[in-house]
Amino acid sequence: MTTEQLVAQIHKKKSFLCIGLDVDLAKIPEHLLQEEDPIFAFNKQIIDATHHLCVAYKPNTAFYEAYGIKGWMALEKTIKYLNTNYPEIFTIADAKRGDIGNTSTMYAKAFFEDLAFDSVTIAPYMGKDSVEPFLAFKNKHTILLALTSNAGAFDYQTKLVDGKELYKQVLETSKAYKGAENLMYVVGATKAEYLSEIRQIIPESFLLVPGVGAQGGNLADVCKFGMSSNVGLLINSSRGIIYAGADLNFADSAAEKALELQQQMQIELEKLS
Ligand SMILES: O=c1ccn([C@@H]2O[C@H](COP(=O)(O)O)[C@@H](O)[C@H]2O)c(=O)[nH]1
Repeated sequence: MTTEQLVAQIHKKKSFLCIGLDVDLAKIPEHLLQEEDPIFAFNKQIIDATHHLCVAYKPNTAFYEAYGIKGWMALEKTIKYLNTNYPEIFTIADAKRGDIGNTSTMYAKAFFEDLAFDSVTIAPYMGKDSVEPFLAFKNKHTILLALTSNAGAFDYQTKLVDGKELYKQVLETSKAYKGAENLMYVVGATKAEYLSEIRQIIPESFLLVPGVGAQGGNLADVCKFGMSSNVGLLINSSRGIIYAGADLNFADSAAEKALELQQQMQIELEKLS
């Protein structure tokens, strides 16, 4: 999917919501455990109930890898279900990969070709030659970790390197990578006060913003400081939506939570026009 198509979907649905599909078998409704593939059964119902309220889904691969081959098969079924039934949805594999060049190419093939995700999250730590193999894929997006939502972000990301915070170095140097037009960045909702300065470095790039909901980030603050002229935001909520209810009506409860966020987003989008 191109960035223009993503922006068009945002305006059509009046939403820049990304729903995180972080499936934990200990948290899903008990009746689903009788299904042949409980993870996929859960995802399918969540997706069917919420797809009109969001523009993206983000399975975090850890939640699938944790269940071995069955988990990976559930991930494959989930992405196939999305691509077949809701091709207008932007898909994110939250896998946080990145390695030496030939290995990065294999990761890119796995997520962009085999699984056919639109994007994948990448750790920038190994530098240019670990990121550019992902950028070589046409109309696929590489989402670099810049300033993450967790407390440990302050261990390295805000430390000065050559007189500048490391996360700013990541933003500035990556802008010059080959294929940088398909770069997006992760910035945590819990770091909203950094967004004005981030926007000075990357005024129009899309930001994937996790940390609203369970981690306490505030949607209004993220929009105030992080929205660009083309919206430039995908705000993620995982647990806050998918575990809103634990009974037979869990998908309706998820849709109610998603609607609350979508309605706030609609108000923010109206301010832009
Ligand atoms: O800085 C980051 C990068 C990634 N994440 C991931 O996003 C979701 C957040 O889930 P919630 O349940 O809405 O808190 C999860 O998959 C994280 O691994 C992040 O939180 N922060």
